[in-house]
Amino acid sequence: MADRPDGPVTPPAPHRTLSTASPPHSDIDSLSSDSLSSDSAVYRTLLESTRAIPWKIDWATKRFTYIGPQIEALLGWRADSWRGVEDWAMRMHPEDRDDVVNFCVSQSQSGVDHEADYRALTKDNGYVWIRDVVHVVRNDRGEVEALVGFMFDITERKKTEEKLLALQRELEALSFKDGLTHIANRRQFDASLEREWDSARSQGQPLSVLLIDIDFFKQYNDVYGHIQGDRCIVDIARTLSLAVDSPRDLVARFGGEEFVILLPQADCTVALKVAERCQRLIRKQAIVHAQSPHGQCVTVSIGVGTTTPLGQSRSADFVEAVDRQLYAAKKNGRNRIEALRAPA
Ligand SMILES: Nc1nc2c(ncn2[C@@H]2O[C@H](COP(=O)(O)OP(=O)(O)OP(=O)(O)O)[C@@H](O)[C@H]2O)c(=O)[nH]1
Repeated sequence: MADRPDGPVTPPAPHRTLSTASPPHSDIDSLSSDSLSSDSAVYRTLLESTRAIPWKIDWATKRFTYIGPQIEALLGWRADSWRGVEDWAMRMHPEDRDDVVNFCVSQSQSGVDHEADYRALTKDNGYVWIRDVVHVVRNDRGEVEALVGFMFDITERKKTEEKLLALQRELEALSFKDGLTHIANRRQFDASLEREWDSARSQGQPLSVLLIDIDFFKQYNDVYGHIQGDRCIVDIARTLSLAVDSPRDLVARFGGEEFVILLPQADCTVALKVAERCQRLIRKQAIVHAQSPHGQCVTVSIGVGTTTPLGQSRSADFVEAVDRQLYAAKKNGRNRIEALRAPA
């Protein structure tokens, strides 16, 4: 938007096509000044009937020299109550104020056109999201003379953006959850393991992993049916979640009837204790499994590993080593715990 000598409502030269038919030559001066003032009225009407709110600030005094009367309908503050930039700043959400004011001042000082989104305070103490689009007007010497701009009400757009963001967060959370048990899924475990692996390596701390598999689960399904099998998996997930106590510990479904527990900062003594607690709690739960040789109840086999990641060591190799312990627990009779003896 170009600067206009009689305020921001006067149209820029190239837009003066709204005036009526060409006047006869002799009357040109008087008619063009008539036409100028009628153009001015037309442009004022146009500006003041848009939903965007036009404004102008004199840079030297930092005073509003114009603000569209629509501002009152939007925010409740009368147009003549917008005296200077301090009114603009004070009618801004405190959380937005410093960043927006600093940004706008620095852009204006550098003579750069800019936009800023912020929450403007309404007279009845609500907030309306505004996008302020600002054009810096310079004089012939290139000095900043004024700022002109439009305020747009973007509340609806912001609401939609916030809803989309909330949905995105919800989806993200869902994508890290197992649909059946509602505990963390494999994806979450992989992400957490990577994060904890790096942290353990950089801090020289141990980290433990437990791989837990329900014994004779094929027979369980065969005898009690798949739906009851699902219930059993849910019950075991809930029980395993009770076996950990640190907020950083993670219990996840590894896949099928297999679970994993990640214990950051846990040495092998702690890891074994957690494994034993898992078995004890499951024993206490006493889920009937007539085909199981272990007290005709559901049991689990557990592979345990503890390591302090060093140099180039990979988390996948460590999990594989723990898996071999789980395999050993199965081979050695099930319903037992096997732990890595040497560091992985
Ligand atoms: N109900 C149900 N069954 C599942 C699910 N995921 C895997 N299974 C079943 O779990 C059984 C696992 O069988 P196997 O791998 O032979 O293991 P197992 O019978 O427990 O034998 P061991 O692990 O050696 O003690 C299979 O029958 C799978 O169909 C699930 O989400 N729900």
